[in-house]
Amino acid sequence: MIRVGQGFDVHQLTEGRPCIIGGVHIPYEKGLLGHSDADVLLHALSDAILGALGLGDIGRHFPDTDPAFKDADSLKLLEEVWSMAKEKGYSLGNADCTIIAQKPKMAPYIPQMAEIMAKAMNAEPEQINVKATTTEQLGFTGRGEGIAAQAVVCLVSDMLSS
Ligand SMILES: Nc1ccn([C@@H]2O[C@H](COP(=O)(O)O)[C@@H](O)[C@H]2O)c(=O)n1
Ligand SMILES: C[C@@]1(CO)OP(=O)(O)OP(=O)(O)OC[C@H]1O
Repeated sequence: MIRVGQGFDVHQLTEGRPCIIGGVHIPYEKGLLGHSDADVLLHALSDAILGALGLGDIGRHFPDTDPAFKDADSLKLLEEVWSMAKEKGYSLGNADCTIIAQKPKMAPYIPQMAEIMAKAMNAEPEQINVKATTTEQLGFTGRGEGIAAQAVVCLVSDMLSS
């Protein structure tokens, strides 16, 4: 069986926080605000996987009212989400993601993001496509108030691929 899922997330940009996107620490004057490390891309990807599995969203599994997830490493959350996919007998077909940010420039960090995300999902970097776009200075992303990310995943049942 093949299952698809999509995820979308937004976090506010603020001073005094690290800018961690796709598991990569990006040097920038501002960072993303959240209960966890606010890795907007890994949250969108985790939500896409949970969507494909019919298991809700990350807020349901890792509530932002739970101190256990304060400043949580979103890569660990992705690994935990991925263990749910493995448990249900799925492998990654492919993932396609878009980061929506006026700044900082993402392009130099995208290959490293794909490597990190692939490792967390027992996949190859070639199975993961990460794109970035500005919104031409329009809206909250264009004004640099926040960063959004979208992800689509295709999960393939191990029974189908073997
Ligand atoms: N934060 C961003 C936004 C965009 N890019 C790259 O720049 C290219 C042009 O973006 P447009 O919004 O003008 O389409 C695009 O191809 C992205 O790869 C980026 O690196 N970081
Ligand atoms: C990741 C979690 C962890 O508590 O908190 P936040 O960093 O606030 O991020 P969000 O995208 O709002 O998802 C909810 C939570 O699962």
